[in-house]
Amino acid sequence: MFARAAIPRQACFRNACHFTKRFASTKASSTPTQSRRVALPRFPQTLRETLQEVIPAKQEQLKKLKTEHGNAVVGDVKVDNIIGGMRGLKAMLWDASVLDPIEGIRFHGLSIPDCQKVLPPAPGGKEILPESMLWLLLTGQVPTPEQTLGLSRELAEKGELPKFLEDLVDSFPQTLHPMTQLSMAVAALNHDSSFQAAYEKGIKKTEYWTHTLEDCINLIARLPALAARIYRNVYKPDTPLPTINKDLDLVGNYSNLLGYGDNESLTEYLRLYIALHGDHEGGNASAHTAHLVGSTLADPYLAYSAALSALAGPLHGLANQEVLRWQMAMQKELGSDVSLDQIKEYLWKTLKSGQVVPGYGHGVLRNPDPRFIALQEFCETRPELRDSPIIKLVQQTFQVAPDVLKEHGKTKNPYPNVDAASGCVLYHYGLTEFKYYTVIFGVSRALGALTQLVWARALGLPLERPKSVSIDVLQQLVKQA
Ligand SMILES: CC(=O)SCCNC(=O)CCNC(=O)[C@H](O)C(C)(C)COP(=O)(O)OP(=O)(O)OC[C@H]1O[C@@H](n2cnc3c(N)ncnc32)[C@H](O)[C@@H]1OP(=O)(O)O
Ligand SMILES: O=C([O-])CC(=O)C(=O)O
Repeated sequence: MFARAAIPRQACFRNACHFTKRFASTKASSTPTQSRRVALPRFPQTLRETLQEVIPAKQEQLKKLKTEHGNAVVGDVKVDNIIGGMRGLKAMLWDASVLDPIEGIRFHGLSIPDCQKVLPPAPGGKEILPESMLWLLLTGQVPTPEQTLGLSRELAEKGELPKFLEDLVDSFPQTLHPMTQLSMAVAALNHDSSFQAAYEKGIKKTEYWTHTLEDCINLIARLPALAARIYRNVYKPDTPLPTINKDLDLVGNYSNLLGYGDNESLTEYLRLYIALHGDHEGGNASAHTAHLVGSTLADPYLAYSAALSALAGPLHGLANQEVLRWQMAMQKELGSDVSLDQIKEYLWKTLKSGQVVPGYGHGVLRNPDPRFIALQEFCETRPELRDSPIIKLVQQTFQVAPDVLKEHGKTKNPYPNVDAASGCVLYHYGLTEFKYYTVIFGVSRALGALTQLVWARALGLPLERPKSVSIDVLQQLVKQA
């Protein structure tokens, strides 16, 4: 597959070089050691070589910040922050992405449209390859197509599941939610954790990140086979599962294992979906959970298993399943040809029954989620999606829901988040088992959450342990203030 070099990749390569140079020159000015290193670029550098090069500069930057400004005040804590789920509190370090309430997510400074321009797609494809997003998240640099290709191959080579895990997954009852299966199986993969084995032997702190990286790459590599096995067992028992094709990218293999390998549109959609859901700064529930659990030096498998449990909550990742369930119930009640007024009424009915409108609102965003916009734009590029009843319903809902939610007056953000759009394209292409949708999100979120684990170990970040207060203590603090 990768033998077919395509024109978009060459265009991308030019952009990639531009961005790599821009990033490299910024870093070159940080320390003399670093500038010596970037002056001698060796192409194609591997992911590990690139990380070895960028980590010392970041370590130095953080050390300097702590030494020179450790006592600087960058915000204050209100009673509302403590009671209100720490919303708005700047309280954790996360380098790979930053979320602006209006503009949305930026990955190492690159917006979604920037990423769509510069991150290498699959040969012959247009959408961002999750491997190139992973490279950007981990290193802060845009990979060349050759580097992306190398990473794809490494992931494919490491993609098969150990036999004990296949047996474990095959023993789960079909009725067990796919997310529970995923979380349990990911935890069990720590059987082969390089970090855990090395820690037991007794390694230096400076060596933590390399073993963590090995576990993270192995886990990301195995997620497609694991997630596809869960799908097969729950929805298509007795269907044979193909083996990993070493010439395919991560999502090419995932799509193939799911049984959709011949659907290029769905495969491209999955590439975009998985690249875009990869990271959403550090405070979201799944990423934060991985960070918290990882800060105990639990290995990446345990940390990510915990993150998946957080993702499985309906206010977080499970919302993409809930959106589909809610839109299908609307379609069942109102029929497929509905008016905007009918949708408004249905929205009010949902709100009056005390339920949330799934796919709307956000803990940080105060504008339509740019990931939602990017997925909508994907739909506009495919004629078959323009006429899809379920996609039309999502778009019609977007036309009226913000005003209804504004009038309802509770949510701080009446606009759609990514979950409002993500499931309907899967549904259109025949992947209709919506209880499975959050598993796809789980394959994706590993990119960002595991990146952070590598960096937390490289930077020597400590055990996370915030101070809690009781209601009485909080009242005393208010009096003293
Ligand atoms: C990938 C992701 O995780 S994106 C988020 C996916 N989740 C969803 O789509 C579920 C629906 N949305 C929600 O429940 C919320 O908007 C959340 C959980 C995403 C954010 O929660 P918060 O930051 O607490 O939102 P906010 O401060 O606006 O909440 C204020 C009130 O509005 C309500 N509200 C928020 N969003 C909605 C909504 N979509 N429908 C109805 N009510 C809502 C809250 O429940 C809360 O009510 P309360 O005062 O009775 O407790
Ligand atoms: O940022 C959040 O809190 C939720 C979200 O959109 C994500 O994790 O992708």
